[in-house]
Amino acid sequence: MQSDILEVVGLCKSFGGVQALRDLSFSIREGEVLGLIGPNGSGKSTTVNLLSGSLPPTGGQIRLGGHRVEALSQWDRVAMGLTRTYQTASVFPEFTVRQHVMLGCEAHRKVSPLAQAFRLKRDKSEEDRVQQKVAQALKLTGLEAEADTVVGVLSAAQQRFLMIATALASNPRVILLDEPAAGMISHERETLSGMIRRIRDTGISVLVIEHHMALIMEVCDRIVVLNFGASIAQGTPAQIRENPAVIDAYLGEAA
Ligand SMILES: Nc1ncnc2c1ncn2[C@@H]1O[C@H](COP(=O)(O)OP(=O)(O)OP(=O)(O)O)[C@@H](O)[C@H]1O
Repeated sequence: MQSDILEVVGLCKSFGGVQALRDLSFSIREGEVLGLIGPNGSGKSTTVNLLSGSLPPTGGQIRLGGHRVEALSQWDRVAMGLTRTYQTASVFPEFTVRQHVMLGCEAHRKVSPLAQAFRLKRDKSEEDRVQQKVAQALKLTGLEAEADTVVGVLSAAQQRFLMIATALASNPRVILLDEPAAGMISHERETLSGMIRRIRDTGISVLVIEHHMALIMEVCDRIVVLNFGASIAQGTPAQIRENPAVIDAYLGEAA
């Protein structure tokens, strides 16, 4: 039985009078892909924003490897192994792919990313470690052949893969993917599915928010379903697909 790497306990978030999350609890096991699905406005992005430290919770706990992190900064969480990607690809277009991925290594070291991207003050063993990490991230995301390509000329899907590669270079134990398939066409989604499975197979846990149900059902080991900020079901894809409350709240419209 795998142990839990990330535990969410009684998480709450209010925006003024809007209760975006209500007493949400779930956990992610080591080396599993967990899907987070639900209708628009059900609280998926808010959950990722609270887990990553982009927003503070109103209440509840977030534990990474048994340590409470809900009061820590986003950078401290990255250094502890909790990283994320964003819904919109946000990249530095003038960097090469390799330089861009290196930024992720620096996020882990908590050193000025821009200074380190231009290779200031790295000793030989540190340089080797960075190159190894970058090579692994490029391999996992299928971007090896593009290592020396300028980011600005990549396709939209490749830029999304680059965000994943950059996040992987921070040496995560858990990676949060916020709508990674947005705007992708069929063969790009297939590439993404394979990538998510390869990441999982290295022992990294993956939380995926996604509206594309075929991708979620194919790639996830377990799924948490949100509705109005609360969990209405948790289980395997087969269990979720058959759950009447989920069909009623979401899958009826998404399928
Ligand atoms: N910064 C904010 N200020 C006020 N209300 C917010 C804010 N962010 C989210 N909300 C509200 O919180 C609720 C949950 O929103 P959230 O974006 O987390 O949902 P979601 O499931 O990610 O939706 P979508 O699938 O459309 O991205 C919604 O009612 C939303 O309007």
